[in-house]
Amino acid sequence: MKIFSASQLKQADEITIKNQNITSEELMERAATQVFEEIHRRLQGAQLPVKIFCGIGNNGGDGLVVGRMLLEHGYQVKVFVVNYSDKRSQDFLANYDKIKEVSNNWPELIKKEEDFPEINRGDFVIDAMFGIGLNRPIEGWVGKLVEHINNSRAFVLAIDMPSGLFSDKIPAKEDAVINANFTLTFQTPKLVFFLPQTMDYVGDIQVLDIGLDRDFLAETDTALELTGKAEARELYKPRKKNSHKGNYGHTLTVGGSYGKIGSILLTTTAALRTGAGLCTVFVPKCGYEIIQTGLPEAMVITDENFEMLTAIKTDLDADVVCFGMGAGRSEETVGAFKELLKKTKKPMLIDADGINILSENKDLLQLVPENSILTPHPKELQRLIGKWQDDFEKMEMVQRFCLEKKLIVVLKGAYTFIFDGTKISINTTGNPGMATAGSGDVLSGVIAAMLSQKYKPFAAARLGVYLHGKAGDLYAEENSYEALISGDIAENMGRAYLDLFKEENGKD
Ligand SMILES: NC(=O)C1=CN([C@@H]2O[C@H](COP(=O)(O)OP(=O)(O)OC[C@H]3O[C@@H](n4cnc5c(N)ncnc54)[C@H](OP(=O)(O)O)[C@@H]3O)[C@@H](O)[C@H]2O)[C@@H](O)CC1
Ligand SMILES: [K+]
Repeated sequence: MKIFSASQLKQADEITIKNQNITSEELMERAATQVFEEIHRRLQGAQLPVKIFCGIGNNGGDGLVVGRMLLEHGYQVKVFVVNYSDKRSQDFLANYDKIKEVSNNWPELIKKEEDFPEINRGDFVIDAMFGIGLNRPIEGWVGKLVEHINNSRAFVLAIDMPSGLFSDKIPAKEDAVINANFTLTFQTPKLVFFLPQTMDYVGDIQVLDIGLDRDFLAETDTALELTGKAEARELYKPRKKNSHKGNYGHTLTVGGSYGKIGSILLTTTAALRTGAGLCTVFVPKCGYEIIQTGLPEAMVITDENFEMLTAIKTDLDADVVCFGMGAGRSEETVGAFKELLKKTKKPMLIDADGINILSENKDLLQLVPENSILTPHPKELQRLIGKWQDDFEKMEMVQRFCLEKKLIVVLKGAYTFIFDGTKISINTTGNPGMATAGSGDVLSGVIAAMLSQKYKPFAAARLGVYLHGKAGDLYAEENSYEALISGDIAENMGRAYLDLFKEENGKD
């Protein structure tokens, strides 16, 4: 799913009105009807106090339409107009008149702190103060109202965006922002829903398709894209009946050190579970028996050294080399990595200590083959590219790094972001249970196996990250977040693949 910017959405809005020959008021009615239907489906007529806070622009207009519909359906609703400006939008005004026609329960105006209503914990609050039109921080008594709503601990549903959240920048620490439990957003999720600094404001997200112009949406390019099931399915390449293990490539995983052989065992297990045709593991001598016993499906070559990597000697022409997991950063290992980089021409997968070695020896970056994939977590990324002010600057810095070095970066997090210098793909699967030792090692194996099966690097990263998260989700659904260990992610790769072709309602 593409992620459009606020200005692209405004453009889509105008083109839709023109091409579908409707008024903007009709589009608002259509959008807000969907919000109403979703609320009605969830509340099922429940008689809890609903308090709607409407701004004076089109987000407020949406709130008025929802309020009118809830009133018509017998809900216990109170609508408030948060009168932060005199510049009421036309569609707000039209709907202000309409709501007065359906009930004597007219909206109440809030103009100052004294006008704030009481909000109780059991209330259902709808936030329709600001949407994508917010262009400066919320100030004064309106900011206090946001605090008042947040402090009430009532359930808060935000229309389009939680008020106070910008679509293109991070609010300052002191800025007032609604803490929503649930956000019903129009047509496309907004980028800030996925950034570490802002994701906690939005709660659960649901995207409502409000029927904006199909051609415009299809033809308009966005740098940002969400990878969900539909996209993952599209990326997936089915296997031919007439194939052999050579078709799925030979993966060479290189890593491990004394006490850290488990990490490379996890990586290689994951690579085989993801479909790598053949796997060879290169480890220090201490890893030989561990790998041979733990993973009989893999072949093992050892370093001359017992404890660490010192020279990666193999004449194997692997389809993909995956380096880093548990390797350590000893001088000898840095030297061994440098030689490995020199002789590797195909895109590699570099993780963990591989990334740390690159951060400490930046001159090695020029030896990394084009289109290689680096999979840092935020701290590793910072060591590699330097500090950033906020998530927007971070994204720019990563894109610049990817362009300059011709690399792909998989930035691991609650939402994993994949950068290739021009595009950014945001992954939708995964869960807090995956914040556990070794889940990054498993991811490396999964992505390496995708490369080995001849997926193009950006697609390999996208599909690999998606399936890795999905495997974790499927396991956690039955066993809890807490009990999940990274080996479970590898074990569940099969279910993640099968799930690609399951419909949401359980039918195939
Ligand atoms: N495109 C779509 O897909 C559809 C969009 N729809 C809906 O429209 C919403 C966008 O509506 P919108 O453009 O009227 O802006 P909105 O967020 O209501 O703000 C209102 C005005 O407030 C002002 N203002 C800004 N910051 C301020 C501040 N801190 N303190 C005080 N004032 C401030 C600023 O005006 P300014 O004062 O800058 O002139 C701004 O214009 C969108 O989120 C969705 O809900 C649907 O109905 C149909 C399909
Ligand atoms: K809102």
